[in-house]
Amino acid sequence: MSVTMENPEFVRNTGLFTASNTFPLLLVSVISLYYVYWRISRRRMLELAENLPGPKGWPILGNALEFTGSPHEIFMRLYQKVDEFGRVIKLWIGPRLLIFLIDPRDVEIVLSSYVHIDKSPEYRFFKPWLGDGLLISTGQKWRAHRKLIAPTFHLNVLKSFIDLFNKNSRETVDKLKKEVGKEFDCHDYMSEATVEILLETAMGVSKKTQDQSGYDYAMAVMKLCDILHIRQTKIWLYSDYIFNLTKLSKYQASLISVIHNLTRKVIQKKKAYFQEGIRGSMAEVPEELKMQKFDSNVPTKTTTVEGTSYGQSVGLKDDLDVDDDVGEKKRMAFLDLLIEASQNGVVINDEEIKEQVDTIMFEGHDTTAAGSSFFLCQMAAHPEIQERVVQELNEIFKGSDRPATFSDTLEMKYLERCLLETLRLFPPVPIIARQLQQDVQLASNPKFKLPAGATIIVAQFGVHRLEEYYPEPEKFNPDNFLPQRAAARHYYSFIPFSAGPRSCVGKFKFNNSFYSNESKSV
Ligand code: HEM
Repeated sequence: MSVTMENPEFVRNTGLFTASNTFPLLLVSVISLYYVYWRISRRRMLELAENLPGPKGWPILGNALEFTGSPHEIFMRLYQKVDEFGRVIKLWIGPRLLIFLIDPRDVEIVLSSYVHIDKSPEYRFFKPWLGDGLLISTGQKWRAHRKLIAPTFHLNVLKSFIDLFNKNSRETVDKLKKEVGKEFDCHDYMSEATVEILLETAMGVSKKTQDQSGYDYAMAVMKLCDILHIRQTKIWLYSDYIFNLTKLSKYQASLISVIHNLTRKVIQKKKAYFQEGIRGSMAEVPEELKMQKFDSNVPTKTTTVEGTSYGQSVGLKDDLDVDDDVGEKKRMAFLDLLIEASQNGVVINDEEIKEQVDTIMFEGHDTTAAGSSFFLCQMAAHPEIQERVVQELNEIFKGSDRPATFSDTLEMKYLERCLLETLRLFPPVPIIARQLQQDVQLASNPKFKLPAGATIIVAQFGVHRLEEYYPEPEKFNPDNFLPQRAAARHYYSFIPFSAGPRSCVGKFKFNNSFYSNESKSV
């Protein structure tokens, strides 16, 4: 008998094509074919990516192994790549191309654009929680809702909340008194305070009428964010199918239920007030804390304040959808406006209100809680700077225990510089991601073009540590925000709130010039 493949006897006896070994062969062929197809269809992306610096990857896996360990380990490992590869770094996670940018000139091209406003696919993990809220939505829906919501965070609206800011701050200080002399986690207190302030201001309901504490809500958000970070960094959990088989998925569902429970009740309550014809916040402020008693000359129009460092560094690139001439108009608070807008059902419906309430409750408290906690830690770590802050406050209040007025805040110039320096060193949102729809030529190097389809990661954490903008970048130095220094810097070298059309709607606002240069609207 001849030993050939044509001989069926041989094939049967050797078992060459049994079901068990046909499958791997087929699988290898399918993967190879897919790989060839993928390379051809992505030829342009691969060619452009080839020119970009970055660590060498493995076949198929790319640099996926860089994404092992805890989110913190991954973050620091990636950040260290800047020393090796510079300010543009590419990484492949399997077929996905990630490009990290930290040069303000390159960052400006991406963030100031009206084209590159789509979030990266990882933001979809937020969907079960935030739906299609402002943070993740895109296209016409994002534009319409952004236009509706951005003015509800105008400075004139925020000024109307000053009594509530005072009341909640005092309550927080009272709670902190029991920790005097002890070691404790200030983030727990800041989270509770920021949730409660949002409830009483933007949402317009009294925290006392909630059957769930701000603390429970904030803790559920914190744990949920941990799960989302795990998903973002473990590529095998990208698939909903696999994720839904894990225990994390059930835990996520229980946390979302706690979170949605609060937001659903907030909306119910606010709608009930609305039907009774009641507008504005229902939170009560004790008589002795009402600001009008102390500040009869409350400016209704924002004024440019000399020495307010961030205000001095304004640029032309932002757009908070605020027209100059609406500065004097009566503006409505967030949830009041949304419910009113939903009455005609054109711009926003009930489901969309819920998504936006979830989004603002999250974006508004998590970032400010992190920012104020980092600030307190910096004050503890730098007692001499803390002393100067206290001295400035003493000069303003002259020993009085009266509540702070809006005008007072304009005098807190050193404190403001400390806050900005905290946001530089510890940006509460350390990276933001966009999905490119078109190729982008970078400004920092004419040889570098970013291909459409890539995920761009703007790493504020790295941008804020560039030595040419911040000498001794690791040092906490509030003088980095002296007006003349801030004005001389590239606008995109300080972007804790992102920048451009998709920047934060709740961003730091102190003076009118901050808006006045913003010309475009979405
Ligand atoms: C220290 C405080 C804050 C920081 C550092 C911060 C930072 C940011 C950043 C970096 C983004 C862009 C995210 C991205 O592109 O993925 C963003 C977006 C956003 N922030 Fe903030 N934020 C802060 C406070 C707030 C507050 C107080 C609110 C509302 C009450 C708010 C509401 C939003 C919303 C709705 C978006 C999405 C905007 C859009 O996509 O159109 N943020 N924030």
